[in-house]
Amino acid sequence: MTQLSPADTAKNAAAIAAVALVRDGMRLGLGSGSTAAFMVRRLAERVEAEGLQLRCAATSQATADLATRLGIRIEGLDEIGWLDLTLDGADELDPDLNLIKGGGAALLREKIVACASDRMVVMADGTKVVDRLGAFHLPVEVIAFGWQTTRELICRALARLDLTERPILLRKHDDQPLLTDEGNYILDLALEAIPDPHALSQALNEIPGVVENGLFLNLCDLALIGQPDGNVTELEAIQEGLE
Ligand SMILES: O=C(CO)[C@H](O)[C@H](O)COP(=O)(O)O
Repeated sequence: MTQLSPADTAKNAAAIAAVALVRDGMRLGLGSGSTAAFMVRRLAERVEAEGLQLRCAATSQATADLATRLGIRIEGLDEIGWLDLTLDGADELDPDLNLIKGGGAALLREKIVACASDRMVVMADGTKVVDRLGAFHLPVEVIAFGWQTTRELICRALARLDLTERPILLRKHDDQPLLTDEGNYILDLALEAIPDPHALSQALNEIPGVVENGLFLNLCDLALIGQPDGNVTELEAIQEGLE
């Protein structure tokens, strides 16, 4: 077996801990990105070794392809309906387990799948844990039609939240606008810090050309944080309203 780098050891450790939560008969959401890929590989090992009967929906074509290749059957979300558990990665997470996602351009399906799950568990390495969200550019999925107008409307919405002069970058692939699985564009917002994620998320989603933004607020129940030495720590969401 090839030796993993310290960063990959951390991701793999988090992924293994996440897959340990899977029980026979579960309906699962499978996330996207490199940490999620470790999770899919580990899940495939368990499916083969234990004969687990699972129903799985994927958050991206890349994850669907990997899972299928490894012998995990992927179904459409609407065929399964509600999910028991979604396992996904994140680009940033704060102490309240609010997230930035979409570094892999899969935020739209990821959010739909997370919202359709009883429980969302995030797997990440320690570099993703921050005091305040926003150093990672916030991805926003927009309709291609009129995207420059949408960008201008985002700029104005940011100004109303005192986030002026923040670059908004069209994500590219091979010098062309990157297309998401849904055929949309991604705008990356270089915000530095997000003082009020709820206000920002609401303001962005009120703009007609915006399909969805990469802020995942009050969605994550548990984060499994892998370390380069292979240890994993758990961060749980604090339930609002509890004494
Ligand atoms: O949101 C995502 C894809 O849209 C990923 O979960 C996020 O980018 C983390 O990826 P990685 O595990 O490769 O660091």
